[in-house]
Amino acid sequence: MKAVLVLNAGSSSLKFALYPINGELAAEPAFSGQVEGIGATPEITLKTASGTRIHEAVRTSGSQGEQHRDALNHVFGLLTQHNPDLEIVAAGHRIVHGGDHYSAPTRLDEAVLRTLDTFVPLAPLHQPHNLRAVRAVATLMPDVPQVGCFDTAFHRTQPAVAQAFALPRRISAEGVKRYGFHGLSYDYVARQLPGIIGERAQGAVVIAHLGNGASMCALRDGRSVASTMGFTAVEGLMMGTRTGSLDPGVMLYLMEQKGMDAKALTNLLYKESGLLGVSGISQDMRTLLTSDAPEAKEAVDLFCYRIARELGSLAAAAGGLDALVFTGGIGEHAAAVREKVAALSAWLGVKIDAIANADHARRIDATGSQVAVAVVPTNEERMIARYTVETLGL
Ligand SMILES: Nc1ncnc2c1ncn2[C@@H]1O[C@H](COP(=O)(O)OP(=O)(O)O)[C@@H](O)[C@H]1O
Ligand SMILES: CC(=O)OP(=O)(O)O
Ligand SMILES: [Mg+2]
Repeated sequence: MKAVLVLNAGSSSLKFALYPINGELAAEPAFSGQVEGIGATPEITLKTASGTRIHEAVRTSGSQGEQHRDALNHVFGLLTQHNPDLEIVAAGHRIVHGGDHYSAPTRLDEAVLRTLDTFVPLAPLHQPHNLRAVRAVATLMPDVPQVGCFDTAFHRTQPAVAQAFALPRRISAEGVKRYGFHGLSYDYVARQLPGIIGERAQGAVVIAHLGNGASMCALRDGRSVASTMGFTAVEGLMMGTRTGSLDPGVMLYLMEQKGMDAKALTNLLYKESGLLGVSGISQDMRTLLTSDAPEAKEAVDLFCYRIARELGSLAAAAGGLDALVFTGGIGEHAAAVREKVAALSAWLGVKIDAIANADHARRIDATGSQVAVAVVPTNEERMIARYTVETLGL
């Protein structure tokens, strides 16, 4: 089987897929799966061409980085074990940060990788794992061409005002600006929308990508006009372990009064905060939604409140609100989160249907809702496969 290999390393997950290519790219992968729970107890779920589902633990321990590396090796083992006639013709990767350099999918070589290495401090939970996967493929299959697909690229259509920080020009000129992330997900979901909400897809749309990392994007005519994430993937919404937007004065206070250095602050902002920090229980939304602890409820309430606050801001950027769309692990599966966000957004004309919401239906707006509300499962892997084929002219 000739196939395009897709690797998508998220902060808590490693998703992978083999898309057969025989003249044209298959619509569905022949083999796919994901390692979830990286940073805690990683488990792999995979689906083979015959439809068999396999679920097993990934043997690993140690830091998030070590767990990502073990997860990748485990995936490589399974690829060959389950696909004896496999011929990988190209590999496509999600690369979280493309900085000012890359605004479109790009063929990867050592020079490009060295530039991408410089963005590691801007995406410490992602970039190292993304680049490790590229180098692992280069070592294992040196002749296979590789393409990087950037989370930041989709947002390059934003007006300058949406990308600007109120910083002195000399700092902005160095590329310190708002980039936005989860672009592959927004790209995929935006392409599905006309089939789900019709003409409204061209209007003022806000997509909420709620996973372990979470952000929202305002679109007009299917293109990004604003997003909650900025220079790094820590701005904006509260996330699994990330703070989201924080008064910068808090950081000055922690440095000056508590003696915290950059490393300690990085840990605090990226790994110890968010749902995990506020609940003191877990970063996993499933665990929090089934917990009776008041701290779990407080964490979920804050998560939803922040989404509703940002929705107001993004509606301002988009010039209205014709549609609200939920995606990502939480957006697709947590009906309780969608319900709370909708209740807080009633003033914008958002009204959802309780039964459709509980069923995770594609359309969940109630009759009479001024805003179309949709649940669209994202598929970053499909987007990566497509971009890889287009970039290489396969
Ligand atoms: N059935 C579910 N109900 C509630 N939350 C869920 C469900 N399934 C997954 N999630 C949540 O989705 C999040 C992971 O989302 P995902 O988009 O896969 O993560 P990543 O950002 O690592 O790609 C976790 O918080 C997980 O608890
Ligand atoms: C950019 C980002 O936060 O990605 P993820 O949701 O996969 O962690
Ligand atoms: Mg993700």
